Amino acid sequence: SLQHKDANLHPLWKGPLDVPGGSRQSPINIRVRDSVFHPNLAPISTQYDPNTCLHIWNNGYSFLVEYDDCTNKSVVSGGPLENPFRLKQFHFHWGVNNDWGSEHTVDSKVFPAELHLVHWNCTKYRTFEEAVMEDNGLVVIGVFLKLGRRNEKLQKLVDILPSVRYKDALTEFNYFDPSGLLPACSDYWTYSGSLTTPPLTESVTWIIMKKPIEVDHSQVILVHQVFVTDL
Ligand SMILES: NS(=O)(=O)c1ccc(B(O)O)cc1
Ligand SMILES: [Zn+2]
Repeated sequence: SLQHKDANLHPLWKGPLDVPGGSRQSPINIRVRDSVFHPNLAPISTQYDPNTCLHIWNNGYSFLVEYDDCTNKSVVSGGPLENPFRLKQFHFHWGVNNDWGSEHTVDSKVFPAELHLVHWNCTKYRTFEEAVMEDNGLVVIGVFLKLGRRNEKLQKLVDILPSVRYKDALTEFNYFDPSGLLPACSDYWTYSGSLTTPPLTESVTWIIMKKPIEVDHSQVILVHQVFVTDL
Protein backbone atom coordinates (compact mmCIF):
# COMPACT_ATOMS: atom_id res chain seq x y z
CA SER A 1 0.00 0.00 0.00
CA LEU A 2 2.97 2.29 -0.58
CA GLN A 3 1.95 4.81 -3.23
CA HIS A 4 4.08 5.04 -6.40
CA LYS A 5 5.56 8.29 -7.59
CA ASP A 6 4.48 9.21 -11.12
CA ALA A 7 7.37 8.37 -13.45
CA ASN A 8 7.22 11.96 -14.69
CA LEU A 9 7.89 13.30 -11.20
CA HIS A 10 10.98 11.10 -10.88
CA PRO A 11 13.52 13.23 -8.92
CA LEU A 12 16.40 12.54 -11.28
CA TRP A 13 14.97 12.64 -14.79
CA LYS A 14 13.81 15.94 -16.20
CA GLY A 15 11.31 15.96 -19.02
CA PRO A 16 8.70 13.46 -20.17
CA LEU A 17 9.30 9.82 -19.44
CA ASP A 18 7.14 7.55 -21.53
CA VAL A 19 7.69 4.42 -19.51
CA PRO A 20 5.25 1.99 -21.12
CA GLY A 21 2.57 1.16 -18.54
CA GLY A 22 4.62 2.87 -15.80
CA SER A 23 2.41 1.88 -12.89
CA ARG A 24 5.04 0.83 -10.35
CA GLN A 25 7.96 3.21 -10.81
CA SER A 26 10.73 3.51 -8.24
CA PRO A 27 11.92 5.28 -6.17
CA ILE A 28 9.02 5.98 -3.84
CA ASN A 29 8.51 7.83 -0.58
CA ILE A 30 7.99 5.17 2.10
CA ARG A 31 5.19 6.45 4.37
CA VAL A 32 5.80 4.38 7.48
CA ARG A 33 2.23 4.83 8.74
CA ASP A 34 0.93 3.29 5.46
CA SER A 35 3.16 0.21 5.73
CA VAL A 36 1.60 -3.05 6.89
CA PHE A 37 3.48 -5.42 9.25
CA HIS A 38 3.41 -9.09 8.11
CA PRO A 39 4.46 -11.19 11.17
CA ASN A 40 4.74 -14.37 9.07
CA LEU A 41 7.15 -12.77 6.55
CA ALA A 42 10.51 -14.59 6.94
CA PRO A 43 13.73 -12.62 7.49
CA ILE A 44 15.91 -11.79 4.51
CA SER A 45 18.90 -14.15 4.26
CA THR A 46 22.11 -13.16 2.44
CA GLN A 47 25.02 -15.52 1.83
CA TYR A 48 27.87 -13.66 0.13
CA ASP A 49 31.24 -15.20 -0.75
CA PRO A 50 33.79 -12.31 -0.77
CA ASN A 51 35.92 -14.28 -3.28
CA THR A 52 33.22 -13.82 -5.95
CA CYS A 53 34.10 -10.10 -6.09
CA LEU A 54 35.58 -9.27 -9.53
CA HIS A 55 36.25 -5.56 -10.08
CA ILE A 56 35.05 -2.02 -9.54
CA TRP A 57 34.22 0.29 -12.46
CA ASN A 58 32.88 3.75 -13.12
CA ASN A 59 30.02 3.73 -15.62
CA GLY A 60 29.81 7.52 -15.64
CA TYR A 61 26.79 7.62 -13.31
CA SER A 62 28.06 5.65 -10.35
CA PHE A 63 30.79 3.20 -9.46
CA LEU A 64 29.77 -0.45 -9.57
CA VAL A 65 31.39 -3.36 -7.71
CA GLU A 66 30.65 -6.42 -9.86
CA TYR A 67 30.48 -10.05 -8.76
CA ASP A 68 30.93 -13.40 -10.49
CA ASP A 69 27.33 -14.57 -10.99
CA CYS A 70 28.08 -17.98 -12.59
CA THR A 71 27.31 -19.87 -9.35
CA ASN A 72 24.98 -19.54 -6.36
CA LYS A 73 27.87 -18.61 -4.07
CA SER A 74 26.54 -15.09 -3.42
CA VAL A 75 22.75 -14.99 -3.11
CA VAL A 76 19.83 -13.41 -1.28
CA SER A 77 16.82 -15.53 -0.26
CA GLY A 78 14.00 -15.64 2.31
CA GLY A 79 11.62 -12.76 3.03
CA PRO A 80 9.03 -12.54 0.22
CA LEU A 81 11.34 -14.39 -2.22
CA GLU A 82 10.31 -17.80 -3.63
CA ASN A 83 13.89 -18.73 -4.67
CA PRO A 84 17.45 -17.43 -4.35
CA PHE A 85 18.59 -14.43 -6.43
CA ARG A 86 22.27 -14.08 -7.44
CA LEU A 87 24.32 -10.98 -6.57
CA LYS A 88 25.45 -9.21 -9.76
CA GLN A 89 26.71 -5.81 -8.53
CA PHE A 90 26.31 -3.11 -5.95
CA HIS A 91 26.50 0.66 -6.41
CA PHE A 92 25.63 3.88 -4.61
CA HIS A 93 23.51 6.97 -5.25
CA TRP A 94 24.54 10.21 -3.61
CA GLY A 95 24.06 13.94 -4.09
CA VAL A 96 26.29 16.96 -4.67
CA ASN A 97 26.14 17.73 -0.95
CA ASN A 98 25.35 15.84 2.18
CA ASP A 99 21.70 16.83 2.57
CA TRP A 100 20.57 15.23 -0.69
CA GLY A 101 21.35 11.88 -2.24
CA SER A 102 19.12 8.93 -1.49
CA GLU A 103 16.55 7.91 -4.10
CA HIS A 104 13.98 6.44 -1.72
CA THR A 105 12.79 8.61 1.15
CA VAL A 106 11.22 7.66 4.50
CA ASP A 107 8.35 9.94 5.48
CA SER A 108 9.92 12.41 3.00
CA LYS A 109 13.29 12.28 4.78
CA VAL A 110 16.23 12.22 2.34
CA PHE A 111 19.46 10.45 3.34
CA PRO A 112 22.92 11.56 2.10
CA ALA A 113 23.31 8.36 0.07
CA GLU A 114 21.73 4.99 -0.74
CA LEU A 115 23.41 1.64 -1.49
CA HIS A 116 21.81 -0.76 -3.98
CA LEU A 117 22.74 -4.47 -4.02
CA VAL A 118 21.43 -5.84 -7.33
CA HIS A 119 20.49 -9.56 -7.63
CA TRP A 120 18.79 -11.52 -10.45
CA ASN A 121 16.40 -14.48 -10.60
CA CYS A 122 18.74 -17.31 -11.65
CA THR A 123 15.95 -19.90 -11.32
CA LYS A 124 13.65 -18.20 -13.84
CA TYR A 125 16.20 -16.61 -16.23
CA ARG A 126 19.57 -17.55 -17.73
CA THR A 127 21.34 -14.20 -17.55
CA PHE A 128 21.20 -10.90 -15.65
CA GLU A 129 20.59 -8.99 -18.89
CA GLU A 130 17.50 -11.10 -19.56
CA ALA A 131 16.23 -10.80 -15.98
CA VAL A 132 16.51 -6.97 -16.06
CA MET A 133 13.74 -6.90 -18.67
CA GLU A 134 11.42 -9.55 -17.23
CA ASP A 135 8.78 -9.93 -14.52
CA ASN A 136 10.18 -10.88 -11.11
CA GLY A 137 13.64 -10.62 -12.63
CA LEU A 138 15.50 -8.66 -9.96
CA VAL A 139 15.79 -8.11 -6.23
CA VAL A 140 17.51 -4.91 -5.13
CA ILE A 141 18.40 -4.45 -1.46
CA GLY A 142 18.45 -0.74 -0.59
CA VAL A 143 20.46 0.51 2.38
CA PHE A 144 20.41 4.16 3.50
CA LEU A 145 23.68 5.82 4.53
CA LYS A 146 23.81 8.51 7.19
CA LEU A 147 26.68 10.63 8.47
CA GLY A 148 28.08 9.39 11.76
CA ARG A 149 30.77 7.00 12.88
CA ARG A 150 33.52 5.88 10.51
CA ASN A 151 32.58 2.62 8.79
CA GLU A 152 35.68 0.38 8.81
CA LYS A 153 34.06 -2.17 6.46
CA LEU A 154 33.54 0.59 3.85
CA GLN A 155 37.10 1.94 4.07
CA LYS A 156 38.58 -0.73 1.75
CA LEU A 157 36.13 0.45 -0.90
CA VAL A 158 36.72 4.17 -0.23
CA ASP A 159 40.50 3.65 -0.52
CA ILE A 160 40.21 2.25 -4.05
CA LEU A 161 37.82 4.93 -5.38
CA PRO A 162 40.60 7.26 -6.63
CA SER A 163 41.52 4.48 -9.09
CA VAL A 164 38.06 4.71 -10.73
CA ARG A 165 37.76 8.48 -10.68
CA TYR A 166 36.94 8.79 -14.37
CA LYS A 167 34.16 7.32 -16.54
CA ASP A 168 34.97 3.79 -17.83
CA ALA A 169 37.89 3.29 -15.41
CA LEU A 170 38.02 -0.28 -14.08
CA THR A 171 40.15 -1.74 -11.30
CA GLU A 172 40.50 -5.32 -10.19
CA PHE A 173 38.90 -5.78 -6.76
CA ASN A 174 38.95 -9.40 -5.85
CA TYR A 175 37.86 -9.76 -2.24
CA PHE A 176 35.01 -7.81 -0.68
CA ASP A 177 32.15 -8.95 1.55
CA PRO A 178 29.08 -6.74 0.96
CA SER A 179 27.31 -8.13 4.06
CA GLY A 180 29.55 -5.67 5.97
CA LEU A 181 27.44 -2.91 4.36
CA LEU A 182 24.13 -4.21 5.78
CA PRO A 183 22.76 -2.78 9.03
CA ALA A 184 22.70 -4.95 12.16
CA CYS A 185 18.91 -4.63 12.32
CA SER A 186 17.22 -6.99 9.86
CA ASP A 187 13.90 -5.08 9.68
CA TYR A 188 12.92 -4.14 6.09
CA TRP A 189 10.16 -2.78 3.91
CA THR A 190 9.39 -4.55 0.62
CA TYR A 191 7.38 -3.48 -2.45
CA SER A 192 7.17 -4.24 -6.18
CA GLY A 193 8.82 -1.49 -8.21
CA SER A 194 11.25 -0.74 -11.01
CA LEU A 195 14.82 0.17 -11.86
CA THR A 196 15.43 3.80 -10.81
CA THR A 197 17.47 4.58 -13.95
CA PRO A 198 16.90 3.58 -17.60
CA PRO A 199 15.68 1.10 -18.72
CA LEU A 200 13.33 1.77 -15.70
CA THR A 201 11.84 -1.71 -16.22
CA GLU A 202 9.27 -2.84 -13.63
CA SER A 203 11.15 -6.04 -12.82
CA VAL A 204 12.29 -5.28 -9.26
CA THR A 205 11.25 -6.61 -5.86
CA TRP A 206 12.65 -3.91 -3.56
CA ILE A 207 13.92 -4.81 -0.08
CA ILE A 208 14.63 -1.52 1.75
CA MET A 209 16.44 -1.94 5.09
CA LYS A 210 14.74 0.11 7.78
CA LYS A 211 17.92 1.22 9.61
CA PRO A 212 20.69 3.18 7.87
CA ILE A 213 24.40 2.35 8.10
CA GLU A 214 26.77 5.09 9.27
CA VAL A 215 29.75 6.55 7.41
CA ASP A 216 31.88 9.53 8.41
CA HIS A 217 32.54 12.78 6.50
CA SER A 218 35.93 11.67 5.14
CA GLN A 219 34.30 8.61 3.57
CA VAL A 220 31.49 10.57 1.90
CA ILE A 221 33.86 13.26 0.58
CA LEU A 222 35.86 10.59 -1.28
CA VAL A 223 32.67 9.38 -2.88
CA HIS A 224 31.97 12.94 -4.04
CA GLN A 225 35.40 13.09 -5.70
CA VAL A 226 34.55 10.34 -8.15
CA PHE A 227 33.48 11.27 -11.72
CA VAL A 228 35.37 14.43 -12.20
CA THR A 229 34.44 14.82 -15.90
CA ASP A 230 36.99 13.31 -18.31
CA LEU A 231 39.84 15.76 -18.68
N1 LIG B 1 19.40 1.92 -9.38
S1 LIG B 1 18.84 0.43 -9.59
O1 LIG B 1 19.35 -0.44 -8.55
O2 LIG B 1 17.40 0.50 -9.71
C1 LIG B 1 19.43 -0.20 -11.13
C2 LIG B 1 20.06 -1.46 -11.17
C3 LIG B 1 20.52 -1.95 -12.40
C4 LIG B 1 20.33 -1.19 -13.56
B1 LIG B 1 20.84 -1.75 -14.90
O3 LIG B 1 21.68 -2.85 -14.93
O4 LIG B 1 20.52 -1.14 -16.09
C5 LIG B 1 19.69 0.06 -13.51
C6 LIG B 1 19.24 0.56 -12.28
ZN1 LIG C 1 20.66 2.14 -7.88
